[in-house]
Amino acid sequence: MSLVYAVNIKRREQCYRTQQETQKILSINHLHLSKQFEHLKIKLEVITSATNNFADDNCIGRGGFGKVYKGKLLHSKGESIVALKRLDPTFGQGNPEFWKEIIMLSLYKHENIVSLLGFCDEGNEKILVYEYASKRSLDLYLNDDDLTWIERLKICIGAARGLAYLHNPGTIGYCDPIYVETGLLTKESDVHAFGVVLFEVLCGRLCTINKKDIHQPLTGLVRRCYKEKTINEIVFHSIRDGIKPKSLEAFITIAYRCLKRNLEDRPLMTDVVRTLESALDYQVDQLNTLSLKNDGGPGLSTSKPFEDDIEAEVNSYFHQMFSGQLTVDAMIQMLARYKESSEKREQSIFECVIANLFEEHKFFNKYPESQLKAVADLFGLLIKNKLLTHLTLGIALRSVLDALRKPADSKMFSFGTIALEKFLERLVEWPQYCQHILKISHLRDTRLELVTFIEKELHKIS
Ligand SMILES: Nc1ncnc2c1ncn2[C@@H]1O[C@H](COP(=O)(O)OP(=O)(O)OP(=O)(O)O)[C@@H](O)[C@H]1O
Repeated sequence: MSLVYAVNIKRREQCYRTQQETQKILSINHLHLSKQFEHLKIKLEVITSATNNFADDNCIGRGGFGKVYKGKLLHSKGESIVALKRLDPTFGQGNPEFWKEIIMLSLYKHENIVSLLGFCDEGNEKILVYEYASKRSLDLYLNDDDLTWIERLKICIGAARGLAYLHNPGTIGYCDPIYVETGLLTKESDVHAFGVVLFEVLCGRLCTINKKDIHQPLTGLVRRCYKEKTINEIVFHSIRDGIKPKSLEAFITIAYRCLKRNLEDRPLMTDVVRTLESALDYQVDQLNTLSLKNDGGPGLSTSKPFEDDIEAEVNSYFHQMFSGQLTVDAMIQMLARYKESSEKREQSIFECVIANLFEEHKFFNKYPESQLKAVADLFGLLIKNKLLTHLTLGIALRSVLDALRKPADSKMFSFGTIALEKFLERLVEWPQYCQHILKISHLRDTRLELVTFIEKELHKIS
């Protein structure tokens, strides 16, 4: 359901261009574009037959382009159910928007953006053919009592990722100066529109009002409540009590920044994605977050691609640590400095070390003993020194637990015990986690002192 939204919010605010600008784009690009996207063309007769000549029964919605129909037809990728948007010139969105949609969606594909399967440009008809999003549009679910806060956050994250993707390779990659000049691709207005969507999701209602509607327009209401610190009162009733305060705070802060009147004050979509991910992270218990990830959930991956020089520097630190030139303690001190550094490069090095460590985790059982000890110490000390937070902490704790569950004579068990010894003093912070550890019978059999220590610590807080 986020798919339809992710794409459509782009258009909502783009009513500011002048007639002149539109004409300029049209005259220069039309023929050229038509040839370039020849392979996506679908004949009008195919479309009229699929929609039973645009029968009302097949109409599934209406938006800024005009009516949307459902139908089954053969396109470049085979036969499937599709959504067809029939451009209605009287609606205001014309040729440039039509071509922009074709250009953007055929060049840039992303799992959170609905795919364009083809188009028709014959006579007076302009029709866009999309994959059919079986869950339709997010607005249908806004005031659904069953849509939980976590589900809402995941939808927002998916849509934000799609939009962030379009903002990065999309506009830079194609970079038609005419589009950029005329403001047809304005990232900041997308961000504003996305902020509105975020508040719609939070408040369980659309931003707009119609004559019958008793609501005030959402943005005005949000601004007032934000200033008066009463946003809680407009949060949708079914989710209000379940949202953890930090999750709500992260969500509102970023959503409100999207609505800033000053364009420069609005965040980049990549910041929006990151903050929404932390909002989810605050909401979900860390170990649960992990199991979602393992279940092929929403892809809460912590690893990001890093520049080659960052990777090279990080590799050299690992190399030095494994060869003994750099002690694990020195590595930890350096990482603690880098984590808090105001320099972006140093922060990236910190993130890259953590990402590499997690990626390497599956190969630890192949490591020679001395290297395995070094990474186990590093793991344990990262946890002890609070250098991992939220999701990464959850992943590290889970890795240690999984390792402890391996047979007592295995390399991974030894990795688990070495790491655990390093952060024993923090264990009481996670009583549930302790219970999982205490259930490992071979740990009791082989390392009774660790088990006794944990039991005593738990006893103190009970
Ligand atoms: N790919 C699709 N799959 C399923 N339903 C769709 C699809 N695209 C659109 N729809 C349905 O048609 C409706 C209208 O969609 P459309 O994208 O034209 O406009 P919108 O999202 O309401 O806003 P706007 O065009 O003004 O940005 C949607 O609300 C949705 O219910």
